[in-house]
Amino acid sequence: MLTIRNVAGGYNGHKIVKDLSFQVHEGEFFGILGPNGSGKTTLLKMISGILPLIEGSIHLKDQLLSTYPPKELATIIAVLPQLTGESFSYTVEEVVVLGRYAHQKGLFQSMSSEDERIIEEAMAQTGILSFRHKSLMELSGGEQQRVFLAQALAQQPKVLLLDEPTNHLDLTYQKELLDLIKKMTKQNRLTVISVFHDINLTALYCDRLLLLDQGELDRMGLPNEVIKEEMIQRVYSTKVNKHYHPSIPKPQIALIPESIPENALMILNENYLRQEGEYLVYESPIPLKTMSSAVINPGVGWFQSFVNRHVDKNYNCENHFEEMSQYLVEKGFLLESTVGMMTAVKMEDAIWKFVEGTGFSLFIVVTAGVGNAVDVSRGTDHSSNYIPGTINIWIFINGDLSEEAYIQAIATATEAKVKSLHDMKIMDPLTGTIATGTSTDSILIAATQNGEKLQYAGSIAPLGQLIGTYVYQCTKKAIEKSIERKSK
Ligand SMILES: Nc1ncnc2c1ncn2[C@@H]1O[C@H](COP(=O)(O)OP(=O)(O)OP(=O)(O)O)[C@@H](O)[C@H]1O
Repeated sequence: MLTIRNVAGGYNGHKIVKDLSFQVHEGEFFGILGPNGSGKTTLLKMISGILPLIEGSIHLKDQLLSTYPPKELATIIAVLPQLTGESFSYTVEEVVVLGRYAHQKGLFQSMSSEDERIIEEAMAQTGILSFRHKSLMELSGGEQQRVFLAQALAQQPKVLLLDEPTNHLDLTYQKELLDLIKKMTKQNRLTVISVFHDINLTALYCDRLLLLDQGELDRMGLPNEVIKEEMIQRVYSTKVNKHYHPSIPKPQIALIPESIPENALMILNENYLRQEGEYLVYESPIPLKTMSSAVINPGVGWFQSFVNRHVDKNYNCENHFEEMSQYLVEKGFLLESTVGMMTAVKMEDAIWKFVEGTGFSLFIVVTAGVGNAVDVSRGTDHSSNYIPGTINIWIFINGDLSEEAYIQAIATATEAKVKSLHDMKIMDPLTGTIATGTSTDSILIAATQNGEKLQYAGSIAPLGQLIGTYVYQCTKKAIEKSIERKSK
């Protein structure tokens, strides 16, 4: 649809944008990113034809952009400008009607019923029908933005140019506006080129991105190719983390505020562990980055309280999530910051151990009951009823774990647990074979994310070595204690 070749442009002969070449295809949502002053708006002005090129060429549908008569160009390209403070005394509807101007024909230009239908549709799509008779001045910034979008849509363009379209819009309208534009790229083959400041929104909606740095192309490609930690850090000179959106395969960027060290001398050890009747609680002075398979707050998050609660083996587990939530609230825990697990094991039989490595340390807590031990390779022989009576492993780490290390820590701890069951010849009562765990085991890795960077936690990495050795020992001791209690 658009071919930009070796263009340079700027003001008073001074080049702001330099030697840029790229193509934008029909129906594509193309995003332009870059720091303040990198030339994004200047580039957009060059594509819209407002700013003459100093060098290079822009072709729109195989024809040189500069050769289009202005009125014809206005039927093809619509521009949604960056919203400024200025508003005029037009009504909303009048502003939208202006969008049809380029399409009106003949000497006595007047609106056809088709024009009217298109205007109504544009106002309906942008949700502005209810204030069509209001003056633009009476509207909020977000409402004005939607009016200008309606004007651009009324133009029925083939190409829509947007300069920070979500400026002034609240979360709902950001999503609605971009959903609408995205739908139009898919259904109407509308080509959209948009300048963004919000890298995360750009990643969610754009098919391809161009990253500008000081007027030059730094990188162009799919969101995943452009939104890379090191690239964003270099171009924006700001420390960021890249992660993935929790429910769709798109990269996202998180800012890292300058950290003010808190509790730098704090060490996660047994000082923060206590037993309160039927539950064991670990209360960390700082939130810990946690990965767990707990009942309450499983998955990845930052939590401060960790509860392992004994329940009777006849506990009615049907609504265990709600029951456990209520239990924690009754005990005074804040659900938002608490991870909760259950077990039929008595808390008196918990085993814990603090161990130090070079530059890091860990505190392990294990409760283990093997009443419902299962040989994982014979899992299909078992019914899938939930029976409490589990091996719950907690590993608190004083260190800064990579994502890889979290997953490896889980694998290493699991291997250690399996090995302890194996060496103790714990049997799956149903199959008569050696068990590898119980049917409802849970695991938790929680780290301060301060101090030593711990990249790996596999069985022979320094962190993995300690996890392997001491989870094995703790699990064995915990099983012995629980068997001893049962035999009494
Ligand atoms: N009309 C103008 N006359 C002279 N210089 C200008 C003009 N408009 C912009 N510039 C300069 O061109 C450079 C790039 O500006 P531009 O608006 O294209 O950047 P941008 O990437 O869109 O920035 P922002 O993210 O702040 O909106 C800036 O240094 C700016 O001062």
